[in-house]
Amino acid sequence: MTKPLMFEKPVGMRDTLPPLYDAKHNIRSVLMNSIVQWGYSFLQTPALEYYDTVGVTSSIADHQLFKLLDAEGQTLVLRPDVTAPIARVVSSIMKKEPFPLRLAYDSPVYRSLQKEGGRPAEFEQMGVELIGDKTSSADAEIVALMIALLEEIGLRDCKIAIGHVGFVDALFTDILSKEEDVDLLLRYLYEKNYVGYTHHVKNLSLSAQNEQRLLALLELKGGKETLKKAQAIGAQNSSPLLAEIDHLFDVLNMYGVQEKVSFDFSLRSHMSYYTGIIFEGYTANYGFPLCRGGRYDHLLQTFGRVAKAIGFALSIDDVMEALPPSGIQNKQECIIYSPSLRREAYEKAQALRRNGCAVVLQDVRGIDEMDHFTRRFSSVTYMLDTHQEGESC
Ligand SMILES: N[C@@H](Cc1c[nH]c[nH+]1)C(=O)O
Repeated sequence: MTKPLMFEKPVGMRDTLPPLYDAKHNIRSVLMNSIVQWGYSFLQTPALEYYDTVGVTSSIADHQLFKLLDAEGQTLVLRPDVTAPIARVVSSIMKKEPFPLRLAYDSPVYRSLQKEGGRPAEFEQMGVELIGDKTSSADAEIVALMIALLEEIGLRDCKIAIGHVGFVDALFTDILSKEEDVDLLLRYLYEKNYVGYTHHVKNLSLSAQNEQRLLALLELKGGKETLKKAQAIGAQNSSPLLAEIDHLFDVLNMYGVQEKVSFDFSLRSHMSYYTGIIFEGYTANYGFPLCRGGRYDHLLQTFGRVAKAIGFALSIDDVMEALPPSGIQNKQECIIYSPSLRREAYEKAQALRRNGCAVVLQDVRGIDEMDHFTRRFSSVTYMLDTHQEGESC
């Protein structure tokens, strides 16, 4: 007996049906246009990469990687991130290209998730990387582009939170001696589990002052005044990075986006390649970040080309969820014809298509249920021969 076909999909995998696919397609083309207008060039990298290169450098936790073996027994991974593959390309095939490079991508990425998590394990990212430019102008361009893209697709109330991995590192190095405490507190920060963080800090045997400094980290959120509070926490060697952020804020003023930006020094990413500022973009009424990014000044070096870089990725799926329902209507027209009028019907369809219309050309004999079928279209033209001449289907 043959086994029944399986209709289930692997955990975290989704089908995208026509209405959502169309809506995504529209958003994607708006975003791509803007990215190209800012001078970025799109490229594509493969879905499969070697575990030893991209798998390791992408800094996604091992248990989240989809792994498989190639015919030679080498371990491959389904691309868990696109920043690391781009670092690979820029350090190899593009190694003669002078810096800075402005590159962009639109690709699905794969991260296996816990069953209960309910988040997709395959999701689409559109991102940009500005490689080989260490200036604060590059940082500001990336943040401003991120805001411009969110605004372009109608998310005018977007807000960007900016932090710096160096600040948290400096504070933790000052206070914590055990690596496991550092790891746990970092995890609480990137999971935004502030209750867990506070609880753990209170259970460490620290001086009252150090406990207060670690707890104060969670309050370091807001406008420019936050920089002074961060300074007051007194993490060693953090003055230059606070000055860097202060300067970035001034440069962002030039782009007119200052009011969209605030600081959050407790911000942390699960991706360990970040070395400087990191940021996340939000919109009201949607609880997940729509985009994330940051500076990663050492990643390219692991592929053999020294270059400082910064970039971000927008999660197309989160953007779609955050946007109000598009109300996209089906703009297809339909011509229903009898076989004797096929040529005329085809000519009419082609004329409409040349004018930019989407046209379904349908033999009347192939329709299951006329009413149901025609409801899909914005308009229907019937080209029917009243005395059917009985051509077989
Ligand atoms: N690759 C990062 C986003 C990013 C792009 N460039 C820098 N950071 C992510 O998947 O979250």
